[in-house]
Amino acid sequence: MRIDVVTIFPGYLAPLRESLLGRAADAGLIEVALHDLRSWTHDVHQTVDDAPYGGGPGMVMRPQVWGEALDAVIASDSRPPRLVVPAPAGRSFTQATARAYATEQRLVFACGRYEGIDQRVVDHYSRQFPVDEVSIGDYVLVGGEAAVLVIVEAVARLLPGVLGNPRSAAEDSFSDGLLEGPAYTRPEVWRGQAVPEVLRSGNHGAIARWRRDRALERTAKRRPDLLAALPEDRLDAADQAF
Ligand SMILES: NC(=S)c1ccno1
Repeated sequence: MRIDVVTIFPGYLAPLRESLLGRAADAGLIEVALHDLRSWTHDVHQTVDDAPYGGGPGMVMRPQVWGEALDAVIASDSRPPRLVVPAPAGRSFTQATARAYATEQRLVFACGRYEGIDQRVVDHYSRQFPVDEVSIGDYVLVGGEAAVLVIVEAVARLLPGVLGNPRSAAEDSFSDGLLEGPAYTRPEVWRGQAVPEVLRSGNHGAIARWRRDRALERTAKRRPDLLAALPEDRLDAADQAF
């Protein structure tokens, strides 16, 4: 997968070259290219924003600069892109979105700042490629860069070969529509708290049932919306207690 990020703060995306993502890049599983939006300005001040039509606080990012930048970046690789624009007004980015993005050949991220990017940029490219305005949560950040770090990590970890144990991605929270239950490791007793006996029993059927019950219990308490959204056929008879 090829990932392009257009931003006025390329340094903010440096963590993409660290740790798991760095190793994935070194292994050729992902290819990350960062692009400084200001490279496509033509004035001495490298202006990327202007006052909003209709008045109001803040500034809006100029369509001319974004158009030149995205034209150049998209043309720099032959793989068809999905353009992703992180924004508070976007559709929710979920594990399902991450799974869908993990099937893409190329993601191009446009990091807005200030009050966002002139809407005509999204409208223009939507006529050529899939364009998603996505939000990682119901809060406002200073720009899209932090959201790109979150989205790229959630997507890249799903790519074959990126995680050491592929079962991790298959069994973590949201993979089956539920939150993950509690996890334990040695020692058996820590500060007077013992690991649940069933986990030390070696009875794999009982362990699976216990884990399922704890996941259902946690989901019912913390995210009843997820439980309500589960298709009927995803809950078996033993699950009906939740
Ligand atoms: N909630 C998101 S993705 C965002 C982007 C910029 N500000 O908030």
